[in-house]
Amino acid sequence: MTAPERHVRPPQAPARVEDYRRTARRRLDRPVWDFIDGGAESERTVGANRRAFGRVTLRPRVLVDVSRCDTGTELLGARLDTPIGVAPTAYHRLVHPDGEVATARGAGAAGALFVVSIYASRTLEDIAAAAAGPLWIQLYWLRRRELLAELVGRAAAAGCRAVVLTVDAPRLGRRHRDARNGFALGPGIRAANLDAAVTAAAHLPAAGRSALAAHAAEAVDPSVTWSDLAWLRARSDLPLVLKGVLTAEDAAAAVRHGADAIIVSNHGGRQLDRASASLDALAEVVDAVAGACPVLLDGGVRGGTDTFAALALGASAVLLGRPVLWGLAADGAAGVAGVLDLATEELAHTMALAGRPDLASIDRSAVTLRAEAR
Ligand SMILES: Cc1cc2nc3c(=O)[nH]c(=O)nc-3n(C[C@H](O)[C@H](O)[C@H](O)COP(=O)(O)O)c2cc1C
Ligand SMILES: CCCCC(=O)C(=O)O
Repeated sequence: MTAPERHVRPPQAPARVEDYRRTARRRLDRPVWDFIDGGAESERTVGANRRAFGRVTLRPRVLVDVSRCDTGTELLGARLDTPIGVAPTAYHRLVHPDGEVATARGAGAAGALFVVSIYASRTLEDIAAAAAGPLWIQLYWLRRRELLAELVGRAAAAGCRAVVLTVDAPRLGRRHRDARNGFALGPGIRAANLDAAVTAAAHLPAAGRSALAAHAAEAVDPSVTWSDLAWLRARSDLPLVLKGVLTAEDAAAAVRHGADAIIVSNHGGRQLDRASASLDALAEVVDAVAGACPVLLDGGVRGGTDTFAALALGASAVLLGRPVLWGLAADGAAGVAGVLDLATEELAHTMALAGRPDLASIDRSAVTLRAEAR
């Protein structure tokens, strides 16, 4: 007698970016998961970033030749296979032993931009050696400015193509999960590109508070203003990108001060709670910039249709924060490439069904903004 035939399900490849989230959550210790997943205070802005995409509906055009859909683009002189890049996030070794070196490999495999955090847990030189795609370096304005000068010099020598200054974090947001967990860095994970003294406080656990917040209060200069940008400009020839702009007023100021690009961002809802959703702020920033420089967006982007919506509303590219860490935690470099490739494939698919075969054809007429999210 032969055994009845049974359908054996093959192991499931992730079908959506969110599938990596589940795997990462299973793999990571609770305090690390909370650090990644959490936001400031009520975490309303974390949710608002996602909900804003629910207000966008697409206006497809038909009988367009979509036999080839090209997701390629150029940003500050660099060719990219995809407008979906990696947002700067701190301490990748929290989720994978190879840290940012694996992230660089994954981003390179996907032909994507990788913005390396000032708090990278691998050296810039090791990251650059592993990178096949463009790198930008992100800075916070440290009180010890000489470290910034040194870092931008090293970044240029390592081949970074832009400096990103994050401007929405004069102090760290109140992240209740991290405070509750007394979150602190273990001894094996450190900011590999900074003098150890600068981040010493990030390693000192204390009940009821985040050691990272304590570190930021000590190390980050909250007095920096627009006029200080000239100091940074004088120390680097690299294009200067401002990350964390949410208003037309600041977008206009950024252009006046010669920003080479702007990233519309509320830091993934981790800084000012109740700040506008990134997607909601995009149109006013794009209007104020009026083509003077590229505008990027991060916050809540989880796939190809989200990306399509942001591009239609005027973004030149989008960055993924948490999803890249999910991919890295789940499967190292392959997981990072998996997340970026999946989102890029979804984008190409949306472009085909919406009748927009290249990024230039994804314009404002491709979307309608509804009052209510669906
Ligand atoms: C764990 C974590 C660490 C982060 N570290 C940094 C950082 O070092 N520098 C920075 O400018 N932004 C940092 N961010 C913010 C991201 O660059 C980005 O703005 C945000 O994650 C985008 O939202 P998303 O996570 O919904 O994609 C961090 C975000 C997360 C989740
Ligand atoms: C002091 C580390 C800050 C990293 C960061 O920007 C974040 O967690 O959002």
